[in-house]
Amino acid sequence: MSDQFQIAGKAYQSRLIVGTGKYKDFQETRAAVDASGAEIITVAIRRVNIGQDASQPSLLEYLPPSQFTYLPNTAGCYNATDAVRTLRLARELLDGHKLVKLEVLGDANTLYPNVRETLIAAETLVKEGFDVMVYTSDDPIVAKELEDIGCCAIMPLASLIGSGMGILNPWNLRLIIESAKVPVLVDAGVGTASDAAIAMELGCDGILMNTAIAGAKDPVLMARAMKLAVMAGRDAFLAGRIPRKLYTADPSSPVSGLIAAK
Ligand SMILES: CC(=O)[C@@H](O)[C@H](O)COP(=O)(O)O
Repeated sequence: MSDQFQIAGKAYQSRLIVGTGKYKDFQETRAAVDASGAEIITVAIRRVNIGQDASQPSLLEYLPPSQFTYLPNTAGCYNATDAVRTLRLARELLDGHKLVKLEVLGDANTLYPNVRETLIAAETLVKEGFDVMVYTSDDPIVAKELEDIGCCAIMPLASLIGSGMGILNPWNLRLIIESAKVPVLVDAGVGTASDAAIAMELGCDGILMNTAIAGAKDPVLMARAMKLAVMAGRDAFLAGRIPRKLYTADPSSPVSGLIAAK
């Protein structure tokens, strides 16, 4: 059965996108990315060196763009102007690269998206030819507006960035998934593998995560767990779960034709 995951016209095997921040060093980043099976990696242009500082080691040496699809992101941007400027810089550093993750934050306390600024930035970036994957709230109306603007993927938070609180509002995610015609990925808040599986079982097309892997005691092992959870959740979604029942039992074996007890 073909079950293609496509972003901006390109097919990927892995539905897991991983961040590259919060690791001990670039070697650990590479090991975790390999264990996760991710093909798309996101990079905070304001925080991670991909050539902005020629005197420092660059992530590009450890995760070459020939092997991974880069997804430059605007972590640390609090308004549309900064976010657009940051992604234009990323495009220069990565030779005209178009696929980007837009995140415009509301405040440093919650890192919740500033939806008004996100919409403004998304409009500009789409007009400039970027393929925009957008971090947003789990508001289905805003998600639709971002899709109408032309974003190539909608990425609602599961819970606050870095909180590891898992999926707080599965019902809103369902509303977004049901109406979207572009891929929907949960971005932010995943804490452990079961969160990832639940998001995929809900029908998310993929997941973007960072902290749950990078902050685990053993990031490489957690990366593998996330890879398996995303695959298991996707299979369970496609397989179609049994309907939920009231709290009543249903024997697993046939009830007719029983051998009579003596
Ligand atoms: C790496 C990145 O883009 C984060 O801003 C993203 O939102 C992930 O959040 P978690 O760290 O909670 O997975």
